[in-house]
Amino acid sequence: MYKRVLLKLSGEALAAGAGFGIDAIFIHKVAAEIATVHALGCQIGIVVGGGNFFRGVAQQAIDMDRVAADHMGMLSTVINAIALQDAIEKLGLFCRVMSAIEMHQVAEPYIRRRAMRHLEKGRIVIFAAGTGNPFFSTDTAASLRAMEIKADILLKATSVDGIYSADPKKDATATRYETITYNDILRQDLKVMDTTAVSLCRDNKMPMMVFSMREEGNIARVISGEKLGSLVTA
Ligand SMILES: Nc1ncnc2c1ncn2[C@@H]1O[C@H](COP(=O)(O)OP(=O)(O)OP(=O)(O)O)[C@@H](O)[C@H]1O
Ligand SMILES: O=c1ccn([C@@H]2O[C@H](COP(=O)(O)O)[C@@H](O)[C@H]2O)c(=O)[nH]1
Repeated sequence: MYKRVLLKLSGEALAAGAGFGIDAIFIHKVAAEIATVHALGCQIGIVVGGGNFFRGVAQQAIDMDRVAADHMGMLSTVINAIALQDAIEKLGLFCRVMSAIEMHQVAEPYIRRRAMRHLEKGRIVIFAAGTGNPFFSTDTAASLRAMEIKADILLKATSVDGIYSADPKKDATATRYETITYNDILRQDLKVMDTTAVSLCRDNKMPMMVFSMREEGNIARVISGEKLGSLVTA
């Protein structure tokens, strides 16, 4: 089993069947899976996306200034982080939200050394507000935080069950890779993750796994060391 992981949770997947917002039953299931592996001694940092509320590049932001839209996107990740913290704490675990955008009344500011201390003390840390900068994504934030906390692996839990030769939601003939290299993702321009996130992992030799969080038990399985979805290596 991994000793320390960075788990990237898809915001979009938190909406479950509803397509928007947070599915209350689903988020409690996710929290329970996290609690299961935490009980086995794994240190867990989480970056949560915001696609269930707002994305800077979404159609509804087409007439907006990109920076303003990205600020809205980052704030949407804070909503998800607070909801997840609440669900985790309901299970009796200690959990801290650290925000890359300062909002003292709501969350701690992100300070790397403090994050490390929380993890060492067995607290689950949720990194909110992405990188704090517009023009980035929460996948890039996940790559960055994975490196900063010296995670063993970056685990991307999303709405598809791995990396395909094309977007499986648009192309029924797409085939899934069990393993793939960073360079092949970049060369084939596969959109499962943005290029900044992929190249950051490649340049810093951070292994990455992409798997579906829609199937119950997958988060616990993957953190326990089971190989699901697609593994990305150098
Ligand atoms: N080659 C591909 N293989 C797998 N998925 C792909 C591929 N190309 C595009 N996708 C799409 O990538 C999406 C997953 O990444 P995306 O960044 O959009 O969402 P997320 O990170 O899971 O959600 P959020 O942004 O809400 O956190 C899936 O919805 C899938 O349809
Ligand atoms: O570092 C970051 C992270 C995110 N954003 C904005 O937030 C939304 C939601 O994040 P997803 O990764 O799409 O879930 C994103 O579309 C950006 O608009 C950001 O600006 N900087």
